[in-house]
Amino acid sequence: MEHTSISTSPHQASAHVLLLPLPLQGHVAPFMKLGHQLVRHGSKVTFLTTESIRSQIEKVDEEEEHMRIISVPDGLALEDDHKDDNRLVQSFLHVIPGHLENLIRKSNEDELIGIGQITCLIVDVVLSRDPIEIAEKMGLKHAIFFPSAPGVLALILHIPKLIEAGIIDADDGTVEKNENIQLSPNLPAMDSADLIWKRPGNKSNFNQKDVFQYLLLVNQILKVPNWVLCNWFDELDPSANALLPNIISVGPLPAHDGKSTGNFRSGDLTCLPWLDGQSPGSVIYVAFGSTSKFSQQQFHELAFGLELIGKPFLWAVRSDFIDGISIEYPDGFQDRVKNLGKIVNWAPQEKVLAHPSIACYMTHCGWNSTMESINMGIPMLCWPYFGDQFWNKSCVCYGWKVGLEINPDEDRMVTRHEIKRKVDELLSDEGIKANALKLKELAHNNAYEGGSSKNFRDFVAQLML
Ligand SMILES: O=c1ccn([C@@H]2O[C@H](COP(=O)(O)OP(=O)(O)O[C@H]3O[C@H](CO)[C@@H](O)[C@H](O)[C@H]3O)[C@@H](O)[C@H]2O)c(=O)[nH]1
Repeated sequence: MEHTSISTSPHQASAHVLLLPLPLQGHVAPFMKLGHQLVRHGSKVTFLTTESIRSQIEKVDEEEEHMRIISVPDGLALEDDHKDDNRLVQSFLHVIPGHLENLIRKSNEDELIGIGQITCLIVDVVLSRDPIEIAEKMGLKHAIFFPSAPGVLALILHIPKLIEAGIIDADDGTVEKNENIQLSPNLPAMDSADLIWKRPGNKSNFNQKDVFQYLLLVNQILKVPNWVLCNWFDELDPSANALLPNIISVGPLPAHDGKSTGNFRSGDLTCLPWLDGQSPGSVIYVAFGSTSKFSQQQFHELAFGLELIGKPFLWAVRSDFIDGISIEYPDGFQDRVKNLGKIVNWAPQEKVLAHPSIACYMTHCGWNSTMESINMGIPMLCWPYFGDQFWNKSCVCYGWKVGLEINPDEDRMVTRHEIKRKVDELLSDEGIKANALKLKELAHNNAYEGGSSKNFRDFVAQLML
């Protein structure tokens, strides 16, 4: 679909939006898409992130005429581990209010040449408490952008009730009474084992209490009446608006000129000609986002599984994908699969999912990847790792019925035979394929003409008042 620029009427002053995402890949990328959409709708955008992320973001994000990226220190000392997401987020939460106030004041005083006065702040949910107070104090419009599914936000809002009902512990969210939580009549109940703070991921830097405490903070922030933008479209759950009255669905956020934006790594483009050489609907795409990690043993089992399936595969293997050690494939694996598979460090994912050779996507169910897959009509094999991914998996498999799940019980290894069985089952399920194509159509309608794109135009018009 062609991307046209949407002009504003000449008497409308353009809004200048400051975007402030959490300094993590799964947040920076959708905020960048939001930024490009705002520019297409006639706004100016300043994108605020850390110095280290700014240096990693692909050049494509700086080419936009009305978008500029500004960076501030993340607050960590040189000798600190900047890859420790937990410490990074804690530190950024601490330092960002000071930087933000300074930046808005300078933009008001026109000290930052060429930036011009900032008129609106759109901030990531988890960061939002202090920045929203600052925006209010300095007379800026403000909105929250939530880069996951609204059901997740509804659950967060529901936390006090769960504590009151004795279902979870108030300190770290440990489940005290096993009950399914039905937030929406249209989507599956949330299993208490899958509550988003319950599985911080094997050996990840996050722990359950930290995640739960962030979410409690988010809960307090969301009492502030506001616009809450979500990368989502209404047909995914028509009752989401009732769960969250101030939600505005603006998804799926389209890729900017078909390119992935806000990526910390460059996508390996050599996989595209390789995909061109494969038959339509034949390739299994395997990628687990930016944070999931496998044990060495599980990684080997997945490699054996792909070999056993015997179909072409494209596998994105980040250098930090295995817990604590460098990547080691099973003996002779790369040789044996050289005519079958292509392995890259980081795939140009949106281009890959849009390629006609892709048959299915083995995914961790990060929200961005889930929406990208829905947008391309690709059936998913869900292998969640932590947080919201378990809820996303339930929606994919049991709500929209566009995928199947691999259940990664933390104490159990998923075997090569199970992987093969699930992939075979997915590829032969015509119902799932048809559902995925229906959802794709709805997604495209929302992105380019229907509900979400109208919501976006209305939102931007309000920013310009
Ligand atoms: O080889 C790859 C792998 C990923 N991506 C992109 O990276 C992004 C990954 O985002 P997501 O699928 O959301 O996964 P995470 O990076 O793991 O995202 C974190 O943030 C998300 C948004 O809050 C949550 O839904 C996830 O659970 C959380 O892990 C997507 O845009 C992908 O297109 C690539 O371009 N190439």
